[in-house]
Amino acid sequence: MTEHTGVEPSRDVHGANDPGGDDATPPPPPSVEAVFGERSGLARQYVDFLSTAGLERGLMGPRERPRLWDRHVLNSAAAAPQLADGESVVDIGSGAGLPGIPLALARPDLQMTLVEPLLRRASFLEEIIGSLGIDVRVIRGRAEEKAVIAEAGEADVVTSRAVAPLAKLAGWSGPLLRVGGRMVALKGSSAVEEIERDRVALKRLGFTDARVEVVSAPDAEKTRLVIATLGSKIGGQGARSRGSAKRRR
Ligand SMILES: C[S@@+](CC[C@H](N)C(=O)[O-])C[C@H]1O[C@@H](n2cnc3c(N)ncnc32)[C@H](O)[C@@H]1O
Repeated sequence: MTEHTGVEPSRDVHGANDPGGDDATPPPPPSVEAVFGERSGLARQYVDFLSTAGLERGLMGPRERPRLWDRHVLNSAAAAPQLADGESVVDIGSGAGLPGIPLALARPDLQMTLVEPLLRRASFLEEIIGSLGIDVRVIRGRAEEKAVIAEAGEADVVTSRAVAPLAKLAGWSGPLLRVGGRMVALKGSSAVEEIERDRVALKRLGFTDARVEVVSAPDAEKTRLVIATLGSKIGGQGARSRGSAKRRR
C-alpha cells in the first residue's frame, strides 16, 4: 500500500528510512507537566513504549527516538486547545497513536476513538491503551469503510496526522462528522498550499471555513493545523445519529 502522507518528503515524520539514531529514551522536557498535568507519568510511559516496542516493531524509525517528545508527542498535544470540553474525537490513521493518544492524555474529558486499518498497528494501539489504562476505543479498519463509519458514529471532531492529502482526508472525515463538526488535520508546511489546491474539493464535500492555525506546545516543534467545519452532509454521507456511537469502557 502506498501511503500519501501529505507531509513534504524532506519531513518524513517517522524516520522509517533513517539508518540509525540515539539509543536512549529522551528525558521529558520541563513542559510535560504543564501539558499533561497529573497524566505526565502516563505520557512518559507512552514515550517509553514508543521508544522500545515502537522501534522494535518498526512503527517509528530509530532517528525519531531523541525527538519523540518535541516532534511527535508534544507536537500532537499542541492541538488540544482546539477541542472543546467533552467533545467526541475520531483520529483516523493513528499508526502508533499520534495524535490521538497524546490528545487523550492531555484531555481526559475527550471521548477518543482511534481508527487504524493495519492489524499490527491496531494491536499495538490496544496494547498501549491497556497498559496505560486509559479510556480510548480502537476501531480496526479504513476510515472510508461503511462498517467503520457505522461503528464510530458521528463525532464532533475528526483528527489526522500524516495520513493523506487534504481532499482525500476531507472525503474520509466528512462521513465521520456530525454537521457542524470539524476536521482538524495536523499538516507540515504544505498546509496553506493544500487548502489552496483543494478548496473546490473541500466545498464540494460540504466543508466551509478552511483555515490554517499554527500552534505549538512549549518545547515542541510548531504544528500547522488545517481546520474546516462540515456545513452540510453530501449525499450518502453518515450512517448513524450522533448519540449512537458505542464506547468501550
Ligand atoms: C504515515 S502513518 C501516520 C501515523 C500517525 N498518524 C502519525 O502521525 O504517526 C499513516 C497511517 O494511516 C493509516 N491509513 C492509511 N490509509 C488509511 C485509511 N484509509 N483509513 C485509516 N487509516 C489509514 C496507515 O495504516 C498508517 O498507520
